[in-house]
Amino acid sequence: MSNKKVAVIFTGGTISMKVDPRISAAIPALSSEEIMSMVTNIDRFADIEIVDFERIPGPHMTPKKMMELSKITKKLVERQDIDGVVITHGTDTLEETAFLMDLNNFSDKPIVIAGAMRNGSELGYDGPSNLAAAICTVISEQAKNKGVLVVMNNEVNAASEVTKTHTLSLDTFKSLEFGPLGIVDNDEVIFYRDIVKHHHIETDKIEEKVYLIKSYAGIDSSLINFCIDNGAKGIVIEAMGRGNLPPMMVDGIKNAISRGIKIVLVSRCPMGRVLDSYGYEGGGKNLRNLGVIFGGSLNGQKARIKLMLALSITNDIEEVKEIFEKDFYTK
Ligand SMILES: NC(=O)C[C@H](N)C(=O)O
Repeated sequence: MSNKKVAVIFTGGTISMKVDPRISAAIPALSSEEIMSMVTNIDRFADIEIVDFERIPGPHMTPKKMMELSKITKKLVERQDIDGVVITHGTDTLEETAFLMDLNNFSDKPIVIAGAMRNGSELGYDGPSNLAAAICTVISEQAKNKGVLVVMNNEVNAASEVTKTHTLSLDTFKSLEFGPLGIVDNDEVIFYRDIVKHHHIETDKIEEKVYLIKSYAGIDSSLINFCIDNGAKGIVIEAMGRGNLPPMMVDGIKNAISRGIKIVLVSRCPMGRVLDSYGYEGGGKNLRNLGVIFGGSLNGQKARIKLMLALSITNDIEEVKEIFEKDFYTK
């Protein structure tokens, strides 16, 4: 049987970096071909087509570039001769790109994102092993129809659930609440569970005027008012606990909603979803009655990506609410 064909899109990140001795710090340095050549024996598993996107660190990735990447990926999976796509990415923003592509891609062909935590100059550079595991995942029949997957450190996680949890560890990508979907073991992927709800937002645009605010004890409305003055179309707020805010933020929220700005509430807790359990001023019930939309168990950066895509297709509050709350909230 002939090999499957996998397109590998290189975008940059630590997987493409080496330490520059003049500044004693890592910068992008490795070409796609150099990285691919370190994935030894991969030709026994798949035929690789290299696609050079950019060579940028994760923090240089922007929503516009993510959308561009999503379009390129869509074109690749539409090709008959391509069986799936792997994307290498800086780990700092990897979960945002992965989630955008998960919401925006409909193909049943596997799409996997991977990176590295150690650069090419460090002992134990994990780029080639992560890339190998990502390719093994893409060529697996089991990886079809799973949405976009993140493969690092031999674990397979869903883009909609995974987050970077550790600044240094190779085992940094975790689905904190539900655990990984599967593992890559002995060059084969084994899935243990599935994602029940796949959400899709078909668009080729992105609304960039979406801000993210983290709440803290004593926070007032000044950050919300700053966003309003800067032309915000949407604001995601990482609320406290179950989805509550200090009362001094309520005026800012009323102000934003009265101007048609969509407010999405998530929690600054790393696990659990928001709900309107509390009735005091700034409590979830109070916020919901004002028109705040609930973002379930998404973290702030993922909820922002979803709101950016949602606002690119509609400005109707009920429709945005439906995009976030369908399947998760009944009232
Ligand atoms: N491990 C990494 O890839 C981190 C790096 N700062 C990046 O996101 O580009």
